[in-house]
Amino acid sequence: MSATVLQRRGWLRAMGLGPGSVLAILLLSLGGMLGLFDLVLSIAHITDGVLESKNGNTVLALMLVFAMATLLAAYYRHRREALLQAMAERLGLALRAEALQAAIRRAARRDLVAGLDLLGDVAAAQRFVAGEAVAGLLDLMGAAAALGLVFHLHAGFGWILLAGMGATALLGLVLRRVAGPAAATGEAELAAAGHELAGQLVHADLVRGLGQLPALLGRWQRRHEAALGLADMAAARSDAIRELQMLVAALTMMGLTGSGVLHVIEGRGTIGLVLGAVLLGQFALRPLAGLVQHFEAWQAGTRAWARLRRALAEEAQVTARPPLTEARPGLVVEDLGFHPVGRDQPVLTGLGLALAPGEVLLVEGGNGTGKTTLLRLVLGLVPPDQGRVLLDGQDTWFCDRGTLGARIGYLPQDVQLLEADIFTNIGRGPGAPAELVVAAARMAGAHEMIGRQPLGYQAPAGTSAGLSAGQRRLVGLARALYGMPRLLVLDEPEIGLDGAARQAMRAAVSQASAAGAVVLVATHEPATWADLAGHRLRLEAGGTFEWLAGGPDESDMERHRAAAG
Ligand SMILES: Nc1ncnc2c1ncn2[C@@H]1O[C@H](COP(=O)(O)OP(=O)(O)OP(=O)(O)O)[C@@H](O)[C@H]1O
Repeated sequence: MSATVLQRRGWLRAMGLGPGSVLAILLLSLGGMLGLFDLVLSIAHITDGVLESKNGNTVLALMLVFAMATLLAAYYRHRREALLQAMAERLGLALRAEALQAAIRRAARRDLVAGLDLLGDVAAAQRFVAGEAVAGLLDLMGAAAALGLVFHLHAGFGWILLAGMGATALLGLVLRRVAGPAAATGEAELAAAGHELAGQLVHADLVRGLGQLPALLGRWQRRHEAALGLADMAAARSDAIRELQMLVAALTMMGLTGSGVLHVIEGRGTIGLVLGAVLLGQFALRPLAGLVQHFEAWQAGTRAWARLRRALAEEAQVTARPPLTEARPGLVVEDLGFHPVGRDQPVLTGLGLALAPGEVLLVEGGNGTGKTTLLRLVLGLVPPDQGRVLLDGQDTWFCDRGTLGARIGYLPQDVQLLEADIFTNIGRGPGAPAELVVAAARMAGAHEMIGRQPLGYQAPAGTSAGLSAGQRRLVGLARALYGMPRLLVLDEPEIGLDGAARQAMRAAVSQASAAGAVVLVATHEPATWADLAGHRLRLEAGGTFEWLAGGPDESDMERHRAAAG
């Protein structure tokens, strides 16, 4: 298992925090407050002196100094916030690449929402680090120091303040209990409803063409309102507790002032002492009160952080395994099984096969019998529940995608082209050698069609581009053939192609096979491909299958098992 960036570097290092920066943040947090405390104590002493000397100028000077000290404290806070902001940005940089990888994996496992949530969680973790919640937590150090000073001034004041702080902390815990779960569910539901609505953009033609927008909006509104109901309930509870917290703060201040006045009347203390205790009391209560006030940010941040850590740790378990040198070359599928959660029947059970380089397998079967699922298992896009798939000895699930991806050609049933030009799509990214791109396009029978585009290879190919469905398929085939893959997987490739394009596709398959690629074709039209295929597998509902031609040579599979272990 390879460690996540958080495990490798630790979360402090991931935020670019060395001992020096931690110290700087602590000092900036403490520095601002301790400076103020010192001044508060001086004010207390001087006030008593002024009351005796009755010198108004001293009071004015004091107020001026206090204002300056407050400004200085604000400057410290500003510096600290800038530091926290920089940390948040570094954290985002460190996590984004891993989170994106994990999100893509999840989306490939048909869990698009979890993938989107993961990216949202990176942003939420960043907001959390840079926001009020972490700053409030840091200020708690200052609060403890202020409480200590109040105890130092007078133990009675200290106990009153401690009671106020304790009650505030207790309210925080109650808030977590009564509002936390509803807020969490509301937040998740709001996000899911938003994702659902945003997801419909992909189906713009359908939504507009069939006039489905009102129905979609209605459905979204119902989900959204239900989620808002939960969020409102949590907010109402939070508001009530916040009111209580403000009452506790007022009572604490009243307690300090009242008992202070009594002390003064009884001659056991001075006005300066009371002033000092009340000012320090306010400093001590503020951070705890802030944690209650910013409870939602605190909760959302910790939840996002926990989800992110869990997801990245889960993804870190999918690490590249070294290829088995003893395994036979080509494609080996061992005892493959897939049973999605929540379904009565498996999609596939106990499939074994071995295809040498150059061999072609046709995968047949009715709708929903698992053809696409088998291809996606072979490609390592979904983890098998049982068994494994080896391409030239490399496990296709536990692999380095960068390396394996370059050896694979895949034309999905629903052709997906990136929002880029044709050249970039075929070359699988910018900067591909032009001769390889053109060779792939020629092999796919797409070169002339591309030449007829106004911008040729530079013509845009994404969803918003003007390519027809068949033209998109040809570009997709050229991308699959780019770099002459070791494994070529075509999912119902003939759909929407005219006679000439089908001929070109057949020729491409036989050329790839002659060059040593293992080829898998899922099809509803076996007659188109049968003469090219040495093996024909028919999938049945419920995970069973039948070999119509070829199939695994049992003694061969046995030899492979013995060698590969
Ligand atoms: N991750 C998954 N979770 C739940 N169900 C899944 C998952 N992957 C596949 N299935 C189910 O497996 C079944 C087989 O789907 P698949 O797309 O493989 O069929 P197919 O043979 O390619 O169908 P068609 O010929 O219509 O394209 C479907 O009912 C699908 O819902």
